[in-house]
Amino acid sequence: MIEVKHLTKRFGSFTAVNDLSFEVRPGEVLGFLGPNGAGKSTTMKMLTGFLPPTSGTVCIGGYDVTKHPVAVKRQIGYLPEGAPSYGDMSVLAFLRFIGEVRGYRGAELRQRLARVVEQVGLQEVLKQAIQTLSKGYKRRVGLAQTLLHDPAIMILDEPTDGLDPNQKQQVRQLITDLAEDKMVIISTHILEEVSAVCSRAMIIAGGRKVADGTPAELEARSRYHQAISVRFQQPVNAAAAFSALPEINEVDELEQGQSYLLFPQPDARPYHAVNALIEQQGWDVDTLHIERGRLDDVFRQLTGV
Ligand SMILES: Nc1ncnc2c1ncn2[C@@H]1O[C@H](COP(=O)(O)OP(=O)(O)OP(=O)(O)O)[C@@H](O)[C@H]1O
Repeated sequence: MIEVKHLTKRFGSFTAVNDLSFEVRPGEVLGFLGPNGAGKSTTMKMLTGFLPPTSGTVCIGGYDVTKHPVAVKRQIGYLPEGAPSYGDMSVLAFLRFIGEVRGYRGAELRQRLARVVEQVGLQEVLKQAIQTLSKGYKRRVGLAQTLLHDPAIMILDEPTDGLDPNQKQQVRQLITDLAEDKMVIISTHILEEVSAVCSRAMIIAGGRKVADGTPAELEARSRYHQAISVRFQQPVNAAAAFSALPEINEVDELEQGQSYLLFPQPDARPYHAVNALIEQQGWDVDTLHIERGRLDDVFRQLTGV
């Protein structure tokens, strides 16, 4: 388990991380979400023991990071921002080097290398110099080095940053597969990533925690939660009729009446009333659905970005 209590980091008079407390349990994939400069990387550096906190504590598997840095690092695979590595080494030489630094030799080293190469899908580029790889493969090399010691915890700082959509998808799938029996913390400012891979999301702004919950719980805080989106086959003059429904609080007319967003009264569920009205009027509907809520809306609301 990861236990963070009152974690604070000051650089001079500037407070980058401000009294952050949270816990992470096995099987959780926690997404750190926040605008640029929110304090995500600084928090990760403190979790992994690379930066001492100004105050507060981080305990990983029962060990305090500042008192038992080696015991903590044994449990963690850390992918820093940008996934740095040694560009002129081949993939195999780099991973072997990391394995040796971790203290593995002989058959054990070979087995561990074979396992991560297979897990991350690096077979085709083993002999290639890292600097000649695509960004996606470079990121996989970074992930492979975090996995060599089969850590219980993975801390990944913007693992898909700078990748193209296919590469993003591959790295996300990899994280999801790996997450089955691990605790994972990933930082990101990509909202779709949170819905795609995280079981829980924490929004940080100005170094403080401003929200913490499952993606669905956060989406439920959006003004779009339970809103009804309707698109007609051709424009319809429906705003007044929708507004007259007692379950509806606000009507947004879009595309000159081709589509509408209908916001419910607090705690109202207007789907059936809307559907009945459409049937009664004989309007031809293209699509009609209930919105889950929008993370970007919650994010903007809470971070002011
Ligand atoms: N070594 C340092 N000295 C002074 N200020 C720092 C230092 N490291 C980080 N900061 C500041 O602390 C704040 C938080 O930075 P951090 O890198 O943790 O943000 P972040 O949420 O990871 O942002 P991004 O999404 O841009 O990576 C920023 O204002 C940054 O300039």
